[in-house]
Amino acid sequence: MSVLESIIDGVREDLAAREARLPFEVLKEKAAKVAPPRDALSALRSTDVGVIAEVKRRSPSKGELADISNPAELAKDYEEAGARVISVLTEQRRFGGSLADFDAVRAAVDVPLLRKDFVVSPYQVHEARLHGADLVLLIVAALEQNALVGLLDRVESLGMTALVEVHTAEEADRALEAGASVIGVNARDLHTLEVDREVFTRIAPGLPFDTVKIAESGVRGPGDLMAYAGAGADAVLVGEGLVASGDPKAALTKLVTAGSHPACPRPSR
Ligand SMILES: O=P(O)(O)OC[C@@H](O)[C@@H](O)c1c[nH]c2ccccc12
Repeated sequence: MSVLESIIDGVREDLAAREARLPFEVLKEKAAKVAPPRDALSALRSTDVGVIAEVKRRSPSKGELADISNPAELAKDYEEAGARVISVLTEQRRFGGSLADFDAVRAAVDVPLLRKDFVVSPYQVHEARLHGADLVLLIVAALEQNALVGLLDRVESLGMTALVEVHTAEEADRALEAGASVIGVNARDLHTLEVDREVFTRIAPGLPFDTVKIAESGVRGPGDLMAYAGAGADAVLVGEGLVASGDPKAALTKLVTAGSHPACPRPSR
């Protein structure tokens, strides 16, 4: 079994437990009463190269990344440093995340929030909305095509934005066919967990010019952001490079400054 498959097994088990506590129909009704989502698409389509800053406690490849005692404080630092979007991991078993982390961040900041999880069921989409999410991650490698299409439509029908994650040109084709307007190219292979920044450089030029392109993983500093920008990134998604830096606010400020510097290549559209 691949890492991805075993993560999803755990996600399905945890999901079944939540569904037993709060039935889908009740969840849907509650989620419909939440304040409408923020316009994440416009936030991502800026002329500067933006940063999606992630609240990430641990990872399957590196183990513990940072002791985040107060995710709300971290998120406030991210917001003040100019994060375009904040991503919050809610997967518990491998990433140490939770919906409680998500709630704490939601209460603390006003920027659009991405629910970062392994979404395999409509339940998780409405659940994201109930907790105030504006974007939901959908991982192509984790989904059959019809499931991808169904989940993407559901995310959009609730007014949220889907960040559709790919790792190969074939997956990018599937994402486009499903109707994705925001595509994240993950430099980390979710089967082997290896990082190869060239993956973005290979795939991004093949995407339509009006697709919002996000480079995910492996950003350690401004140099990596500039390289991704040169290959056509609208934004970069950064976890470890911030949380494990010792000073996430300063690390993010450096990235945001680089992304708005006149010398930084801009996406053309
Ligand atoms: O910590 P990094 O290398 O900056 O990576 C962040 C982000 O790309 C990574 O957390 C990620 C990308 N896709 C995912 C899917 C599930 C869990 C995590 C991820």
